[in-house]
Amino acid sequence: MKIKSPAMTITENKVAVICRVRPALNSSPHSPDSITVASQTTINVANHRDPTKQIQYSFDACYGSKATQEEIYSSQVSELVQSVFDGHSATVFCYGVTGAGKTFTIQGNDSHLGIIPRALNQILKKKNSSKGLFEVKMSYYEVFKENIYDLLREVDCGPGLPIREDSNRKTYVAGLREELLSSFDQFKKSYSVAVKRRRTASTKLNTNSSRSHAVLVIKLAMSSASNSAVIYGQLNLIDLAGSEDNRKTDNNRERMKESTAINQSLFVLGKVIEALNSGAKRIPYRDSKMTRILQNSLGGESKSMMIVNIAPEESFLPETHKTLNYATKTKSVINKESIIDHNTNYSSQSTFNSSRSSLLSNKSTYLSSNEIGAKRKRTSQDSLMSASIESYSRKKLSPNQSIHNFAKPISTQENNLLVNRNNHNAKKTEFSKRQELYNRQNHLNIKNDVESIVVEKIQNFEKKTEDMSQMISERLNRLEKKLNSEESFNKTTILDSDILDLISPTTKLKTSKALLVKGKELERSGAIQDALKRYEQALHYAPELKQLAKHIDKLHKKLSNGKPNKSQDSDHKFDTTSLPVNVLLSSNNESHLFSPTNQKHTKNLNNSGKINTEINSNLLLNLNKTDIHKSWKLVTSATKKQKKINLLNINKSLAHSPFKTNVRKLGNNIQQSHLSSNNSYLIQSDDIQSAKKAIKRKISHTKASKLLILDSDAEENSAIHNGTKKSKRYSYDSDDTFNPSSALDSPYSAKNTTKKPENETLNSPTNASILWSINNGNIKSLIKLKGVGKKRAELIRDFISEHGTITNVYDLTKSGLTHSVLTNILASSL
Ligand SMILES: Nc1ncnc2c1ncn2[C@@H]1O[C@H](COP(=O)(O)OP(=O)(O)OP(=O)(O)O)[C@@H](O)[C@H]1O
Repeated sequence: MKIKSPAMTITENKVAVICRVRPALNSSPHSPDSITVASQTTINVANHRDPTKQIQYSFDACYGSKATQEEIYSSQVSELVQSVFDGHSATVFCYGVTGAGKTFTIQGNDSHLGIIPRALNQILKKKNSSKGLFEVKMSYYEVFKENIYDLLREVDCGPGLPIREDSNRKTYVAGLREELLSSFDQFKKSYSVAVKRRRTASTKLNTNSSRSHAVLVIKLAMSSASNSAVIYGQLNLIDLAGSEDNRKTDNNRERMKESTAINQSLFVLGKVIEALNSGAKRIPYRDSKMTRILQNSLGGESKSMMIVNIAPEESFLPETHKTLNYATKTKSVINKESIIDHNTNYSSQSTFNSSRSSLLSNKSTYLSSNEIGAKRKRTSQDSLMSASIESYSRKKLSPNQSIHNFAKPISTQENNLLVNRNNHNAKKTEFSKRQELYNRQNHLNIKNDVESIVVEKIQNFEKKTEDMSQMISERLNRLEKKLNSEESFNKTTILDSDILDLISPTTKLKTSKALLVKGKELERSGAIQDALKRYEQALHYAPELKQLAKHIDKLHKKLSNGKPNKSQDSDHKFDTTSLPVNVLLSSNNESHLFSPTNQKHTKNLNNSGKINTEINSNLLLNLNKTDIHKSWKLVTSATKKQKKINLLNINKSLAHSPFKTNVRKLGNNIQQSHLSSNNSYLIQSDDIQSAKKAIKRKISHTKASKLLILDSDAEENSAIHNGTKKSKRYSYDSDDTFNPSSALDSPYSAKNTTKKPENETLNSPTNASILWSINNGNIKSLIKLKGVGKKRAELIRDFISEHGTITNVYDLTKSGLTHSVLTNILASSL
């Protein structure tokens, strides 16, 4: 038998445009003359700019407010549906401003059935009277804020279904559920559930406004009893969401967002129409989801009808004109209509008869009719995967078929073979044919399952990504709010934790993992210092890694065991009773705050005439290297909780920490020092910029402080005593104890009456002696202090000669505190 390949005749079709005026709603003011249907094809609408004039529009048909649902259907739509029985693809879409009656027209209600139920009634009646194959499949989806959601499934808020193109460059929505319809009751049941899933909301212009475009797709596969050729038809019934003038809707933020998406897609629709009419090369179908879907219906190969719904109220007039102008443009859009040559005899289709149809109808979902039986027309489902599965099912039918047909799109030759084989199959028993069909259907269902699993997986992945970016954008918003709400100074005090907050948890974890790996590698090679650095960075990104924190502790101990810990040694010898200042000493394992208790000693100092009234406010804050991760952890945890750092807040959040007592005392102490009005400060910091900022700000508030800030640059060219150029810490070891002879050498010694604290043991390091060394202004004794070179010593000397003694020393170098934390500590302590 000679096989004919599918033949297509292309004819040209304009998009039919029907206009329907809704009756005036009771509550709305309506001037009866503003819109009149002048003839069956013309409508006059008052010019809103000049009410004495009217503008006439002409369309394929015009219906006034009295037109019934039945009238519209029987005179316009029924014929279009009939054309679907003949193998056409037809589309009806309702367009108009919100509240103009689109949903009423296309969907209707129980007492006024709209186009959809009427069309289904017509189709299913036809099915019932058909003696041959007549299969009806329905899918229903909405386009909401540029996402496509399947209305036949439970609504999910994921990123939606994708639009794909088949080998004929026809667009389709992938992963949609298709329901096989056998009766009108079944349709009603499924449709009414699906309609409820559609997103609607009450707006000022419509109490039940559709917030999405809804698309109902009906696919038909038909063959007559006498002719085994299968005819495929498709009907698309679309309820576009209404265009909205947001000035009139009083929409809230969410409604506005929806409205913007709606207006945007309708705007693109207008652009598409304009481009089609002007014969433009590029038609912007891709600029919105709705136009991509309508691609086949506008300027494509579908018979199309646009029903323009307009509202009669005067308040709608400007919008009505816009709508009608828009519709006028649509009239000139020409569709290339494809008609399939139905005489082509595909004997494989003979497998489709009503009994098989009933066999299949038990399945609620199954594949596109285009894929059932031989390939009359390859469709959207024409993927490699479907070809593969179908080849496989064919393979089962014909064991002689070569294996290389697997995973290959069907070819003409293959088609011929298939038809020949199907001729042969026609002779098979009814039972075996049923069996084949059943097998085939199983494969098709597997394919559907695979597709939906893939789509689901992609959706889940996209949802995760969306959640993640949403989380990050929330954090960005928080940060932005913070920046906007605080004083300009505070704009610069964005904490590290804020920045960390912006990094996604995954990135944080990945970064810390990478640092950990590097750290381990370094540790193995014996570069403990470098390893520690990496570990500490890793902990910065993932403070929850408790094991790592312990490991860091261990390494620190290991490192400090190598060298004798001078400050720890000195702690034991520390004579707290002789202290004139409050001192926080930090060693590897612990920190101690020592308060002044020796009044006698204090008196002595007072008597010296230099360090006098502000004894209690003197403070050396030394958060040294050994406390890096401890102080970091403590401060960051406080930062996270309190957001704004100050030492009192830190105290609170440290209630259960090993620093508890010390930091609380430190806090009190700093408060005291803050209260005193005549303090001088010596601040040595790695991060001098933040210190300066903090101080500047503080000075303007308190006027109290005299400050000397030593920054690293000042030290740059000066030799550092004992060659430890890197170390900027003050030292407490015996090398730094007071040397009376150097005091005598001081060029300031004549003026300087400060004496060495009497009760101090010379071989024990005390901070009193450091202060003494600083305050006596002797260059030699100053440069004996670690981290103080000649240049710094001169600065200190000049400062002292100008402002008097320094009562507070902050040494925050290598404290491990970050720029912003340091700034905050200084700001709150000054
Ligand atoms: N021809 C009509 N006869 C009687 N009532 C109508 C007619 N057209 C619309 N209505 C009524 O007008 C109101 C608004 O109509 P509908 O919801 O269909 O508007 P819409 O254009 O779909 O609006 P939206 O775009 O906001 O969804 C509804 O209460 C509907 O019942």
